[in-house]
Amino acid sequence: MARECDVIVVGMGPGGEEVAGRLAQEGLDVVGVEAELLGGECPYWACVPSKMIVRAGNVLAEVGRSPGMAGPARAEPDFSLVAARIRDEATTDWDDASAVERFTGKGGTFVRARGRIVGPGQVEAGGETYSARRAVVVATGSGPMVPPVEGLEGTPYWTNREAISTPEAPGSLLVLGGGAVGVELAQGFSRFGTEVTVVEASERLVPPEEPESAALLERVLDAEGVTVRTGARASAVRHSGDTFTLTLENGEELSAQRLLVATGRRPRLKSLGLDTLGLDPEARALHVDAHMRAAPGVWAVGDVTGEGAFTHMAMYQADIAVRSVLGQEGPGADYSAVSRVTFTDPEIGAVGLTEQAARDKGLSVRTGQSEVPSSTRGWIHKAGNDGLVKLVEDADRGVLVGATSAGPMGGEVLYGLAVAVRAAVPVSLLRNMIYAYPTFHRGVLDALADLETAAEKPG
Ligand SMILES: Cc1cc2nc3c(=O)[nH]c(=O)nc-3n(C[C@H](O)[C@H](O)[C@H](O)COP(=O)(O)OP(=O)(O)OC[C@H]3O[C@@H](n4cnc5c(N)ncnc54)[C@H](O)[C@@H]3O)c2cc1C
Ligand SMILES: NC(=O)c1ccc[n+]([C@@H]2O[C@H](COP(=O)([O-])OP(=O)(O)OC[C@H]3O[C@@H](n4cnc5c(N)ncnc54)[C@H](O)[C@@H]3O)[C@@H](O)[C@H]2O)c1
Repeated sequence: MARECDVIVVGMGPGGEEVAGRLAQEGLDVVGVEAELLGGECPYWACVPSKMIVRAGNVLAEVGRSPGMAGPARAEPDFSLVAARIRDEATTDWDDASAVERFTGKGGTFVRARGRIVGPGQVEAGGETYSARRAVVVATGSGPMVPPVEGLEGTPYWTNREAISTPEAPGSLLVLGGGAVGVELAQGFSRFGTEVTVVEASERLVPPEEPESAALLERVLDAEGVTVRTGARASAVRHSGDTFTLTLENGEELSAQRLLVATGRRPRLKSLGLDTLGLDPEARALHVDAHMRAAPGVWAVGDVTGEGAFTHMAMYQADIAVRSVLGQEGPGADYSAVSRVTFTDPEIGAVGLTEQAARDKGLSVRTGQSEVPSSTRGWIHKAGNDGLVKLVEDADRGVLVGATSAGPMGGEVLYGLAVAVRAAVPVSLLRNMIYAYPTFHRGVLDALADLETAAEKPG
């Protein structure tokens, strides 16, 4: 006999946990099924602990910036302190007891097992069948996408999980992939003395972002001693003793003690039983409508939807899904102003479209840019002031459709730009606002002035 309930949530990462917890608080009978740790990737192996590595690396970088501004200072990098913080403060040694308690405290039923959909409203988990009266919510997230490089399989390469849980910084590290995971961890480990080489197949780092951001990041990483190889593809990997050797397509060999594979992530949809719902289990992502409905009685949120692998995306979609499952009115998803921040130093914040993406959409594009070091605050900041603001305007509508704020606190400066893009605030209004002096966000005003100059130029 199936155990009946109102809602079954399969996968309890940030998206699933939010949906399940909120619906349980609304008084629904909710079963949350999680194969590993309640909380998912973000708190245990991703956002939170990686930002602890970043934060510690930034502290070291600031010490290095003291001479010339505040006097000689010296830090002795000790990664064991970061590892201990990740183990004790972030993850409680990868134990989710308090998260489980939080969920069951809201009235939810927690099942630690791998769930499999066996038909409409039916999920098998831990030898039991659960039957949902109202909804099945798929929130199984994503796992690392490991490229089919000859020799890689079977070697003890790292994914984000091993990198995050390592007790010590390796002597040397090859990072395959120069996306967000790759660059954040490359800089983080490098600041603890690891000799790091990033190998990126595209012509630039963080390819979805503005080329100016990639150039900035490459310059900063290079100055810090991180080797960046762009337009470089691995053709083979060997591992022997304590050494990985990566052969590039041009025949060149690179060696290091550890190899981190950070070449993207793939939604976890295989073996989930989507075929029993008439959905394609081989699809790259689970397509959902604006209210997160994937099929009658089935909702999906988070990385599985392919709308942007970010915790804030999972939470945003979760909020919409909760309302939809409850049958409440409310706006559907709007992805016109998706914020993203790569937490390197400088932080690369961006929202909406890049210049190229706007041009590809056929918009009449105008851009404006300013440099952080040329702003008053950037000049005062001095060492570590690398950064820029770039604005992308739809000139026909006179509104911003995208923006980048890279620099110290670039992710925080982004907020105003995100509001401007999302609310389609007229550029003329943005130009006539009062921006506090001397802030980093005044760089937006400088970029707006540059935009105006572009508007005045003929052609
Ligand atoms: C190194 C790293 C750093 C990151 N940093 C950031 C950041 O700073 N900011 C940001 O916004 N995003 C960041 N991300 C992305 C973020 O972690 C993800 O977007 C987020 O965790 C997605 O949440 P989710 O709920 O969709 O899935 P997940 O967090 O992947 O959780 C899904 C859960 O489902 C479970 N599961 C899977 N299949 C089943 C099954 N069949 N049955 C039961 N359970 C199942 C899994 O065990 C997992 O716990 C980072 C990612 C990485 C790898
Ligand atoms: N700060 C954040 O918000 C944050 C941080 C980390 C991760 N994330 C999320 O997690 C997701 C996964 O991150 P990621 O960095 O693994 O993926 P990604 O897709 O952002 O970057 C992967 C990079 O690897 C490169 N690549 C792919 N195959 C390659 C190969 N064979 N050789 C060399 N390079 C190769 C790609 O060109 C790409 O630049 C991201 O999409 C992001 O949304 C977010």
